[in-house]
Amino acid sequence: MSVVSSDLQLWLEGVDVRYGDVKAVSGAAFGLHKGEIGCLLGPSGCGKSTLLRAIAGFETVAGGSIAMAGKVISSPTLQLDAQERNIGMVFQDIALFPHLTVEQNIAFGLNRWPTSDQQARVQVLLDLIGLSGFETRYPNSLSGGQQQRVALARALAPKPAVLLMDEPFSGLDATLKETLVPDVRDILLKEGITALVVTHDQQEAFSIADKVALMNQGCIEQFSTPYEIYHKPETRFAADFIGQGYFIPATVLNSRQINTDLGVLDLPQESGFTPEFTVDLLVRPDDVLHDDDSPFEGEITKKFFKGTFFQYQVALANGRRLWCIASSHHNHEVGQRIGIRLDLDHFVLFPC
Ligand SMILES: Nc1ncnc2c1ncn2[C@@H]1O[C@H](COP(=O)(O)OP(=O)(O)OP(=O)(O)O)[C@@H](O)[C@H]1O
Repeated sequence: MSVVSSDLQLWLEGVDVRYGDVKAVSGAAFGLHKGEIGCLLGPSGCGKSTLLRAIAGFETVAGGSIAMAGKVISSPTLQLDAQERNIGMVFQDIALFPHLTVEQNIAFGLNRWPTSDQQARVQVLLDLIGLSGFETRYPNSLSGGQQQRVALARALAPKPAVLLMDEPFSGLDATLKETLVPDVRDILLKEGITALVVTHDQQEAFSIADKVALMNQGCIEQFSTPYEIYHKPETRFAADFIGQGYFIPATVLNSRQINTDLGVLDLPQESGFTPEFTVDLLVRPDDVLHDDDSPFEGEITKKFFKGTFFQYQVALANGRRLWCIASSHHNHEVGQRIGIRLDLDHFVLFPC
């Protein structure tokens, strides 16, 4: 088995995966340290599941390599069997064994362990997933969230080196997801396992992952922390896909100032663009605030009540429409004019 010099638990370098003539993944490269949780995020068909399946050993790679703990497990000339990769998997469709109890399900992969060790491991995991006392229950007597916790415990039981999770929350309702996703993150951190989760839901990605690999048409557009991917998107796709971002045109006045429909903005650092250059400024709804004292006004064209805040669509005099956030106390009607201002911490500019 070839060895690579890397202290990363999971390492991908230039990975290509093809289905015949279809290039499903092109040049994927990123790494996860031991205990880090990564996420493959992107729109439908961008290649997330294909890449996960290649790491699991269910697809061969046409180029590049995948390594675990410094050893290559996939390359065009080497394909370690899926069973020999020491990888655990959790799938969307849970797939617990219906005729086995909770403890038998969790112990399923431990048949080579001494019985006392199996029992001890099952107890540790039941405790970890908050289901102590459920040992003899059968899957059909558990809620969806409890079943997914048992599936997670079953995958963690043999202490795999890497855990792969393919859309593990997509079958669950929104309320359950809100509590289960952070719980699963806690469980993974307590186990200290390196994990890679596939999702198309950015809130889920941000809640569970230390690092996000944002995919588009088979390529990784950006690999960074959720904070960086949100505030410092490196490509237009990343800016657009994450956080309901949109662009407004701006003119560069000098190295530290730009002019927009909502006034002149001071940049915290030099933009790198020359004066009079036209750029696109990334704006998200929470960057545009309702402010009665602002000299800039717009007419409300759409209104959504979100509980703790309103999201308004506001049309400026020149016809441009912006999304704006206002406190839930500021209840205005469609057609009304309100003051708005830009409140940006991070300035993301792309050349037009
Ligand atoms: N078995 C296959 N044979 C041929 N093409 C495939 C096969 N599986 C996937 N593809 C194609 O490869 C590309 C990537 O598919 P993949 O399922 O990896 O995307 P995904 O990001 O996981 O999508 P989704 O979020 O919808 O599951 C798509 O264009 C898809 O049509």
